[in-house]
Parts: sequence; structure tokens; C-alpha cells
Amino acid sequence: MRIGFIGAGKVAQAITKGLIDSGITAAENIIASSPKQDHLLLTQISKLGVGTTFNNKTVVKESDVVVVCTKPNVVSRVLTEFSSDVSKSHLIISVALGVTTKTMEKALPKNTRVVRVMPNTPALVRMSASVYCMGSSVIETDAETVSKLLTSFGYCEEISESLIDIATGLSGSGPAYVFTAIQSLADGAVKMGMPRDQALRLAAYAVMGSAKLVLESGQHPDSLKDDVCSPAGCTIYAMHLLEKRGFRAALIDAVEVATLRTKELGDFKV
Ligand SMILES: NC(=O)C1=CN([C@@H]2O[C@H](COP(=O)(O)OP(=O)(O)OC[C@H]3O[C@@H](n4cnc5c(N)ncnc54)[C@H](OP(=O)(O)O)[C@@H]3O)[C@@H](O)[C@H]2O)C=CC1
Ligand SMILES: O=C(O)[C@@H]1CCC=N1
Repeated sequence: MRIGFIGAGKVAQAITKGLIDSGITAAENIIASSPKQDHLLLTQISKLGVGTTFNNKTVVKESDVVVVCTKPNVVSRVLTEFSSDVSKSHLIISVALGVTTKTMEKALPKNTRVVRVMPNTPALVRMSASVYCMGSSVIETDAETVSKLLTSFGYCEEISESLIDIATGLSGSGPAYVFTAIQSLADGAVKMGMPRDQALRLAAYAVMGSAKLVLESGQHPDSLKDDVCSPAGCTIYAMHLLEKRGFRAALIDAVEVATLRTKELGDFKV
């Protein structure tokens, strides 16, 4: 399977690295495009061994699966520009926030097979949390193909398109919230005298281990939290402070505002 990327930025690079590291496809079967002649992004992605071009149409002609990784406001224009090169053998995927399968289908020839995906940057280390929803003209094997590709660089599940904006504010944006939490936890330890590299390592493992425990224990997160809070111990003091500072409400609000912004950006008309 030949895979083409339109746009060679952060997400295209994360997915490309994830795909290659998984062994699901070789770098020679991947090509990426980006518009600027002296583009740093193409240089970066070419270091993974993939082909590069300044021409989106070349990507489409040379690929079976085309993954559109541009900002949402240019997706419709980009799809329209290469529309005449799209055939029934192509599967067109977009990872752009807010851009619906309907918008994609409108810009492409009738009955084009389209899929909307929301991945996240931990694809770089094959730990992405991705969701996908299928367009109206996909064929039976497309869901399997998409699931296979997404699973190669992490976890994935099919989702109703009515929920994908929420997934964007949750798992698409989520790494940014968690990176900030890890950095802040480490800052706390540095403030108390721990060396920075050790603090970052311990904070990251604490987050990774906690996530694994939620997934594997099947226990409610609050019950797992209670297990850490010994009576009159240190954690319950910290939890009290976090509750007073609105920790939970801040995270709830973050997902809400990111979801609403996704809907707003998805309304872009080019
Ligand atoms: N960053 C993230 O964590 C996530 C992002 N996404 C989605 O992925 C998409 C890309 O985001 P991200 O990788 O962060 O953005 P970047 O800005 O890093 O990458 C966008 C890429 O698209 C290129 N581009 C712009 N115009 C065109 C065009 N006409 N034809 C071909 N390529 C073009 C840009 O080139 P140039 O720089 O020259 O303009 C750049 O290579 C967005 O739609 C975003 O919503 C989804 C999940 C997570
Ligand atoms: O913030 C953004 O626009 C992109 C979409 C999801 C994560 N990053």
C-alpha cells in the first residue's frame, strides 16, 4: 500500500514515523508534499526516508491512501485542487480538526471514499489515541484498512461523527494538557530540591503508570485516587489544595472550550 501525505508538519511527521517504526509499511512506500520550495518540514520528514515533493497532485497520483495533514482552513481548497486526480481506487483521509466527511465529499468526485481521523502526537512513539469515522461511500474493507493503519501507531476506535469534535478536545488536544501537567509536577519537585531530569522522569512515569492502571484495572479513577490517599497522609493534603484551586473544573472547562473551538474552526468556508 502506498501512502501519501498532503502537508508535512507535526502530525504528518508523527504518523509517518509511527507507521515506519511499526513496520506496517516501508519508508519507500510513503511520499509527502508541502508547498514551500525551501521547506524545512519536507527536509525533516525526508530524514525518515520518505519521498517528498512540492506538488500535491504527485502525491495523489503515487498513492493508494492519501492523508491530508494541512490546517483545517485549507482542506477544502487542497481537496478541490487535486480532485481531478482522484479515482475510485483512492482512500482519502483527513486529520484536520472540524472538517466533516460531508465537506470532504463535496470537494471531491462523487462517491469518493473518505475517512475523517483524529489522531494525536504520541503517534511518534506508537502510543497515539486515534478515532475515525467513515464517509458515505466507503467500501467494506476500508474500516479494516484504516483501523490497521491507526493501530500500527497506537490505540484507535471508530466513533460517531457527532462525537469527533469532542474527541478532538479530549484526546487530540489532550497531550498538551498532560505535557503541561508533567512539566508542572516536575517544577514542583525541582522547587523542593530534586534535579530537573530526575523530576521529569518520575513525573512522566507517574502519569504513564496511572494511565495504564486506569485502562487495565477497570476501577473508577476516584477509587484508584482513594487508594493513594492514606488517612492523614500527604496526598489528601495535596488533593484538598487541588480541589480548592479548581483542578477538576479547569480540566472539564479545557475539554469544553477545545470542543467548541473545534466546531467553530470546522465552520471555515474557503
Ligand atoms: N498538532 C496536533 O497535535 C494535531 C493536529 N491535527 C490536525 O492536523 C492538521 C495539521 O496540523 P499540524 O501538523 O499541527 O500543522 P503544521 O502547521 O505543523 O503542518 C501543516 C502542514 O500543511 C502544509 N500546507 C499548508 N498549505 C498546504 C497546501 N496547500 N498543500 C499542501 N500542504 C500544505 C504546511 O506547509 P507550510 O508550513 O509551508 O504552510 C505544513 O507542512 C491540522 O488540521 C490539525 O487540526 C490533528 C490531531 C493532532
Ligand atoms: O490544536 C489544534 O488545532 C490541533 C488539533 C488537535 C490537536 N492539535
